[in-house]
Amino acid sequence: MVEGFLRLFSVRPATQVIRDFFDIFIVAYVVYRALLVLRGTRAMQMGLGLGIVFLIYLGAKIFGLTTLLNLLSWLLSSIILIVVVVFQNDIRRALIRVGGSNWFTSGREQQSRVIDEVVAAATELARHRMGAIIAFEQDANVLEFVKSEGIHIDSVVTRELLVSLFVPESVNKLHDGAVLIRDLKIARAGVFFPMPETKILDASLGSRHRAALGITEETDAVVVVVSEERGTISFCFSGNIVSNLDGQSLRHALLGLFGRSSRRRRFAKKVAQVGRASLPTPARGPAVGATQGAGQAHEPGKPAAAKPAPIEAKPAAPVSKTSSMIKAAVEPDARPMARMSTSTPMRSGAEARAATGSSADLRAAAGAGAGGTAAPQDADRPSERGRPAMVDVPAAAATDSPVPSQRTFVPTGQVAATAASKGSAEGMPPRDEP
Ligand SMILES: Nc1ncnc2c1ncn2[C@@H]1O[C@H](COP(=O)(O)OP(=O)(O)OP(=O)(O)O)[C@@H](O)[C@H]1O
Repeated sequence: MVEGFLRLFSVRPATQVIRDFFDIFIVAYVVYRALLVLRGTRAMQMGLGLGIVFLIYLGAKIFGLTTLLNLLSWLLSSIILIVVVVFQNDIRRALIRVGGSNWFTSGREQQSRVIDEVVAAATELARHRMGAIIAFEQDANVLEFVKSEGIHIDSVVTRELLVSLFVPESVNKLHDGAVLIRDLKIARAGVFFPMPETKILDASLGSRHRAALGITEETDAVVVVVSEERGTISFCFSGNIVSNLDGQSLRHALLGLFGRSSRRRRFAKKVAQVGRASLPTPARGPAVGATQGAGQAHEPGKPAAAKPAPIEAKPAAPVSKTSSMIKAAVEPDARPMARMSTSTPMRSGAEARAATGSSADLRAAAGAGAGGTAAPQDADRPSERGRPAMVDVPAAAATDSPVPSQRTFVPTGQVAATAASKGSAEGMPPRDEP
């Protein structure tokens, strides 16, 4: 085989061989990018379906199944048409992405600017106790899952516009529902997300927070939620919610979540490994960013004690590489955290429920002890993450915080949260910050 390969090159001029390599490289790159766009979406599943049909066609050809072969030949002869119809939304999105990219400004720079605007808007909204949901669409098409698509906007992301969209006036019809950021632009407002299929343990989470969790269960979107009632900022991804973030923490978490895919993959792998090992929990000590006290897990569904007794701070568990990545998600000056998962395989609610850990697992993961064992998780499957468990943290440090109680929702053994909210307005990045 090697000889045949070498002969192929020897009879052809070098320039032609180079041209062919270049040609193959371009096709491979286009296919790779297409798969990245399709990964985790319904279109990918449809693509797999078409692949299976093609395999059946090959089988029918090999075994001479004439009728089946004729039927499939007829189907596959219109394959281009089928692909265009089936993938029309994805093709449109991909072309918009290609055409809409600013080739002279780095994507990272634009992303950072948009994150700054969103963080500034979220802190402003939190300060004024105006509820909001801002969702960043990633690979999966969020609109395939929404209950209501809201109003088309297509605008540059600015803090002023985001704040205006959520002003709770009856004349502002768009303040209800979520804003969707797609391709670094405000694509829609007044979008209504599906409610989560898995049971939310914390009864105090209202429909806004549930909706945010719901869409992150179905897609790989990342959602920032501002609570009208508490004036707190949370963010949700892969069905997990991290609450009580200040501006800086939110910025770092978002920057990390939109980090480079290789780092994200490494992180997801690490989290999958750590699922069976002890994971230092966020509210326990300084290891993962909590600034005060230790966390206390609550019996799911039961209200937290009015004043949680301060728990003796125990020495933090050894900081593993993973825990420092977790820490980085919410702590300034740390390396950005990687996104939990870049793909979102769609799974039914029953599958998700079956894969979700028990409440005992959740409590263990939420800080039952330094050696608390996290529920085994598959970080690559968002639906297999645990449901959020609730941890109360003593409110002592929240001196100037508008937040009445310091609560941190800790996803099962996967991602740390912070209790370091020092006032929502703090950490609001100036507009000219890079
Ligand atoms: N499915 C949904 N998708 C998007 N937004 C929603 C959805 N359901 C409710 N909302 C928004 O949430 C608001 C109601 O929030 P609610 O008080 O029930 O939830 P919450 O989680 O307690 O939030 P908050 O802490 O801000 O009060 C609605 O006015 C609407 O704007």
